[in-house]
Amino acid sequence: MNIYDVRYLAEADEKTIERQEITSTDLMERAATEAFKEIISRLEPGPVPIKVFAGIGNNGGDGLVIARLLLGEGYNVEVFIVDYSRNRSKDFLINYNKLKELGRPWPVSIKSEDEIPEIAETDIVIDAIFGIGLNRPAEGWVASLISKINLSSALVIAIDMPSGLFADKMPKTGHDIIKAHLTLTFQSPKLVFYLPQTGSYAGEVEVLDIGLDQDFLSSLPVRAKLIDHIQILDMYRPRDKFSHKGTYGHSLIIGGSYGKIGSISLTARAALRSGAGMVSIYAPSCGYEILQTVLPEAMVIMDEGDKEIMNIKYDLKPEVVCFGMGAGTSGTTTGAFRNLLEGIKFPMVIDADGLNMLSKNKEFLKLLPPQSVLTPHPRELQRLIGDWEDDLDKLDKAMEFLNKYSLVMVLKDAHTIILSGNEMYINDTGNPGMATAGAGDVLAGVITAFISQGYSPLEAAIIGTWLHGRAGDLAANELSYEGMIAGDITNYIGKAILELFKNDEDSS
Ligand SMILES: NC(=O)C1=CN([C@@H]2O[C@H](COP(=O)(O)OP(=O)(O)OC[C@H]3O[C@@H](n4cnc5c(N)ncnc54)[C@H](OP(=O)(O)O)[C@@H]3O)[C@@H](O)[C@H]2O)[C@@H](O)CC1
Ligand SMILES: Nc1ncnc2c1ncn2[C@@H]1O[C@H](COP(=O)(O)OP(=O)(O)O)[C@@H](O)[C@H]1O
Ligand SMILES: [K+]
Repeated sequence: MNIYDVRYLAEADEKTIERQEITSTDLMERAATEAFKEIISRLEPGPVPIKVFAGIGNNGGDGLVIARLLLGEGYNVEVFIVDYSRNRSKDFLINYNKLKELGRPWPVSIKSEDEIPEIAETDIVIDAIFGIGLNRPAEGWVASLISKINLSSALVIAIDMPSGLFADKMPKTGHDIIKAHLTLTFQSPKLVFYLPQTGSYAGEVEVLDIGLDQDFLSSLPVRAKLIDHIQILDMYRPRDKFSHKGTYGHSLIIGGSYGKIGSISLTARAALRSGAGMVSIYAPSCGYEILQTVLPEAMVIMDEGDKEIMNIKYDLKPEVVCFGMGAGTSGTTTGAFRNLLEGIKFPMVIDADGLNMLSKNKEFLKLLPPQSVLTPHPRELQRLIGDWEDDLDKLDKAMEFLNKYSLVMVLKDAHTIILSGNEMYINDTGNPGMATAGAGDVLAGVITAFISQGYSPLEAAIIGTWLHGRAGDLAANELSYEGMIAGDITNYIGKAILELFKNDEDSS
């Protein structure tokens, strides 16, 4: 699903009105009706008090339409106009009058702090104060209202955007922003919903198709893509009946040190479970018996070092090499990594201590084969690219970095973001149960396996990240967030792949 800059969405709005020969009021009715349908699909009809807070722009107009439709269905609705300005939009006014025509209850206007109503824990709040038109932080009594809604423990449903959140820039500390449980957003998800700094304001995000002109939308520059099940299915290549293990490539996993042999076994096992034809592990010799015992499907090659890698030598021809998990960053291992980099001409996967070595030895970056995949978590990224001001600045700096060295970056987080060239892909699978040691080692193995099967490094990063998250979701369904461990993610990769072929909306 495409994510567009919001300024283009406003243009899409105008083009739709022109091309579909409708009025802006019709479009508002259409958008708000979609939101209304989503709301009632989640609510039992009944006496639960619904408080709609409507601003005076078009976001407020949406709120008024939703209130009118809910009242028509017999819901218990109170409408509060958040009267922060006299500049009421045309469609706000049209819908204000339509609401008044219904008779009581009359919308209540709020113009100051003491007019803010009590909000009970049992209320449902519909937040239609500001949408994509927010152009400065909320202040004064409007900020107090936002803060009061947040403190109320009521269920909060934001329309289009949580009010107070900018669609295209990061808030500063101290800004009051609605913390929604659910955000019903129109036509295109907004990038800020997926960034760690701002994502928690949106809560669960539901994107509502409001029928904006598709031709115009497809002519727009895409800011990012939210990876979905369909995209993964499109990328997936079925296996050939007459294939053999050589068809799906040989993955070489290099890493481990005394006390950290488990990390490479996690990576190698995940690679095997993700379709790699053959997997070899290269490790210090203290790992030999452990690895041969826990993973009989993998071949094991020993380094001359007992507790750490000293000098990487092998005489096989892998399709892909994954380096770094549990390797440590001693001078000797760093030297071995440098020699490895000098000898490899095809894209690699670099994780964990491999990334830390790159950070400490920036001259190694020039040795990385183009299109190599780097998989940093935020701290590893910070060591690689330095500090950033905010999450948007982080993305800009990461892009500049990867383009300088022609790399693919997998920025691991609650929503992992994959960057390549000027393209950005956002992952929407996964859960907090995956915040468990070794989950990243598993991801490195999944991505490695897809490269070994002939997928491009970018495709492997996208499909691998999505499946890893989906497998994590399936593991959590069976085991709980707390009860799952990294190896469980690996155990569910097969099911996550099978699920791709089910015609099941829930798996998207
Ligand atoms: N495009 C689409 O696809 C569709 C969009 N639709 C809906 O339209 C929404 C966008 O509506 P919008 O442009 O009228 O802006 P909105 O968010 O209501 O706020 C603007 C008002 O807020 C004001 N203002 C701003 N910041 C402020 C502050 N801190 N404190 C106080 N005031 C502040 C600003 O005032 P001014 O800057 O003029 O002082 C202006 O009056 C969009 O989110 C969606 O819900 C659908 O109906 C149809 C399809
Ligand atoms: N809250 C979360 N929601 C979704 N995915 C998560 C969450 N926390 C962690 N993950 C995923 O788990 C993996 C953790 O990787 P990493 O931090 O490298 O762990 P480790 O170093 O222990 O292997 C990443 O793929 C990350 O996206
Ligand atoms: K809103």
